[in-house]
Amino acid sequence: MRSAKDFFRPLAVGAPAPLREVPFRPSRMIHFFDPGNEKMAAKVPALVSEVDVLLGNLEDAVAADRKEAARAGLVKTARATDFGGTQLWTRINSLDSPWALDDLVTLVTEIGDRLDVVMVPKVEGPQDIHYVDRLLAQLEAKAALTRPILVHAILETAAGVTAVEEIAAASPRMQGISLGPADLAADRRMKTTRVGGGHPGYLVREDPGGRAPRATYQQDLWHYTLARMVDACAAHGILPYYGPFGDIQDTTACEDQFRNAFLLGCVGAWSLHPVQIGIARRVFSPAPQEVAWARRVIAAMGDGTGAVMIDGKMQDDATYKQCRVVAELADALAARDPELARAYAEATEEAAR
Ligand SMILES: CC(=O)SCCNC(=O)CCNC(=O)[C@H](O)C(C)(C)COP(=O)(O)OP(=O)(O)OC[C@H]1O[C@@H](n2cnc3c(N)ncnc32)[C@H](O)[C@@H]1OP(=O)(O)O
Ligand SMILES: CC(=O)C(=O)O
Ligand SMILES: [Mg+2]
Repeated sequence: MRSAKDFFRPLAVGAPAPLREVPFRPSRMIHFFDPGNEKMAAKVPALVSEVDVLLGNLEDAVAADRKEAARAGLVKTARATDFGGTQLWTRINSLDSPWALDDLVTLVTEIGDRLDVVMVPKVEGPQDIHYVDRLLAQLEAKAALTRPILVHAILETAAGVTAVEEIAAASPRMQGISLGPADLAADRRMKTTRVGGGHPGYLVREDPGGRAPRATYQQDLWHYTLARMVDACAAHGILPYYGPFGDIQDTTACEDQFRNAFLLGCVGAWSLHPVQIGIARRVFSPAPQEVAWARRVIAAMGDGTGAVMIDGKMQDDATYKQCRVVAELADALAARDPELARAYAEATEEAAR
């Protein structure tokens, strides 16, 4: 483990200094596209204003014989697109694959000045982050980059889940972590065949002796992992995300899964198809009434200490802090999303009347 004194030193001579805090940039949806698929890549310019993050995916869902085309396609798209305030991320191939090294070398040296975050799949422990950290520093120095590229880990192995706190703490480059429910299910030998979401067989049943038939209640397969991931991220000042929801047609269940993640502390989720973009925008933006309420509590609480009653509900230092989380998120999103800014202003005015 690096000494605390060295933690914020660049890992290569000439590499940019690591950031001391992860900047909060809206990332309600990390929109995946295959950069080697010309039809999909052609949609990128039109998606820039629709999404918070565009991610050129090089790993799973890109066939083995299309890996190089995808990498070249991402270089081309990154150079040809004006991303404005929208972030550009990539998901490289896993570190045990023959492609990961070339992914990093090519992308950092050719489009490193445009890349915000590198997502690393199948992270098993801090050693994987340390490997990427040093390599990125060497490549940043070579490419004379002036700002560090951040790293995002996918939690999709049992080893990764058991080491999630160490992964979150492994480097000042760590931006966040996403849940990878498909690979995690396979790695854990769960008996599911889906990408995220619930399962009708994972349930609890009402006790006997009451109504017949006895009611059953579906449980959330992902709650334990997601909650553990959110705590690890919050404890280390990085951002947690729900990952993908694979049943593209089931927009209702997708919305439910995203909302559970939002309420639990996640800042965004992946959109795999254009139909999921609007769902993520709706779910990961606090509702205008919640924002108006949060602003009202903050105004009533003055310096944030003591206790007051608002509409029959006790408010104190702790509810003030919760309201600040909601209000500060709303401010950050409103700065990027004028429609949302209007809705928040209207709801706040209405609540003050
Ligand atoms: C477990 C994991 O690792 S998840 C992450 C890896 N998986 C991915 O990245 C998958 C990304 N998504 C996709 O590949 C596709 O959305 C698929 C294969 C799921 C479905 O694709 P299609 O069968 O083409 O869907 P559909 O016919 O509904 O598409 C409608 C339109 O949206 C386009 N589209 C679909 N997905 C995307 C996307 N992610 N980004 C941009 N455009 C897209 C299609 O090209 C199509 O365009 P058209 O109307 O001009 O023909
Ligand atoms: C997200 C991802 O890669 C998975 O679910 O496997
Ligand atoms: Mg995976």
